[in-house]
Amino acid sequence: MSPNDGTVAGTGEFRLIEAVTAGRKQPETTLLGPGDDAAVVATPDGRTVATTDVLVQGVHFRLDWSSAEQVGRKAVAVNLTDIAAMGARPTSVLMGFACPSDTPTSLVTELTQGMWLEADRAGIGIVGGDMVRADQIVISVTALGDLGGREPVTRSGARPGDVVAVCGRLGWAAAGLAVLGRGFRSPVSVVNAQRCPEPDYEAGIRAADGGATSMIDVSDGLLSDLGHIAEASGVGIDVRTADLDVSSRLTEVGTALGADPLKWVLTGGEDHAFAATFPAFADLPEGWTEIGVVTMPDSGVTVDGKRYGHDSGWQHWR
Ligand SMILES: Nc1ncnc2c1ncn2[C@@H]1O[C@H](COP(=O)(O)OP(=O)(O)O)[C@@H](O)[C@H]1O
Ligand SMILES: Cc1ncc(C[n+]2csc(CCOP(=O)(O)OP(=O)(O)O)c2C)c(N)n1
Ligand SMILES: [Mg+2]
Ligand SMILES: [Mg+2]
Ligand SMILES: [Mg+2]
Repeated sequence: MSPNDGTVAGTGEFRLIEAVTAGRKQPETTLLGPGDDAAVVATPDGRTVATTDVLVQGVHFRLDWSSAEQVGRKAVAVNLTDIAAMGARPTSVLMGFACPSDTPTSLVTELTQGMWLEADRAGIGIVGGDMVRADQIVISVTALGDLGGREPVTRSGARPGDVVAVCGRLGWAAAGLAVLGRGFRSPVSVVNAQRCPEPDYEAGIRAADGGATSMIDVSDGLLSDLGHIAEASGVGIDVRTADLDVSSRLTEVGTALGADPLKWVLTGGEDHAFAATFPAFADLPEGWTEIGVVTMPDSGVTVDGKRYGHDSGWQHWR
C-alpha cells in the first residue's frame, strides 16, 4: 500500500501512534505519558485500582450502528464505570488497539478522539497503548484508579436487611439494541444509549462515602449483575418491579417492537448504571433510588418474591 492511501498500512505503525498521541494534554496525575516503555501515573492513595475490558467489532459494536467516536467513548466509559463501582476515582487509561491493514487512518483518529472525550469527562488521560494488525477491530482498554483513602466497595459486602439501590438508567441500551437490530435508527434517545452510556463517574464515590456495603456496575443486566453481588456476599436479593423506573420512552419502543420494556430494565446490559447495597434506614446518596432488599443467605435473585424465569442478562458464547 502506498504511504498516502489513507489506510493504517499506508500510515504505518509509528506514524499512527504519533497521530493518536501528539498534542494531547495529560492531567497532573500523569507523571510520564506515552512515548517510553511504560507510563508513570501518580497514585496518591498508594494503592492502584486496575481493570480491563475488551470490545470486539461485531460483538460489542458495529460501525454501521455507531460512529468510531461513539465506539471510542464507550470503550473508555465501560472501563471507568468498573473503577467507579469500586468506590474509586479513575486516574488513567491505556488503549490496546488491533485492526486490519485497510482500516482508514481517520477511523483510528476518530476513535481516539472519542476515547479522549470520555477520558476528559473523568479528568484523566490516555497514558499508553499498543497498535497491532488483526482480522477485525479489537479495542482493549485498561483503566487505573485511586481510592483516595477509602476502602474498596466489593461485591461481597451485602448483608441481609440491606437495601438495594441503583443510580443511572436501566433498559435504555437494550431498547436501543433492539431498535438497531430491527434495522431502525430511532428513537435516537435509546439508540444513543446503546451507542455510548453517559455514566455519572461520581456516583460510585458518593455510594462509597454513603456507606455502600457492596457495589457493581450493570454491564450484563441488572438481575445478572445483582446475581454477582448475591453470590459473592452469600445472600439473596429481591427486586421490587414497582420501584423500577420503566420510562414512558421504553414503553413506547416496547409497544412499537412488540417487546417487554420491563425485561429490558431487568436484564438489558450496557447502560453501566450502578447497583449497590446500603444498610437499612441509611440515607441514600444523591441520585440513588431504592429498588429492593437483601434477603436470606444464598436464596438467589428474585423479582417480586419470585424466581425470574428467563435469562438474567448477557452472556458471551451463548
Ligand atoms: N482472563 C482473566 N484473567 C483474570 N481475571 C479475569 C479474566 N477475565 C475476567 N476476569 C475477572 O473476572 C471478574 C469478572 O469479569 P467481568 O464479568 O468481565 O467483570 P465486569 O463485568 O466488571 O467487567 C473481574 O474481576 C475480572 O477482572
Ligand atoms: C453488535 C452488537 N451486538 C450485541 C451487543 C450487545 N452486547 C454486547 S456485549 C454486551 C454485555 C456487556 O459486555 P461484556 O463484554 O460482558 O462487558 P463486561 O460485563 O465485561 O463489562 C451486550 C449487551 C452489542 N453491544 N453490539
Ligand atoms: Mg469485564
Ligand atoms: Mg463491572
Ligand atoms: Mg459481561
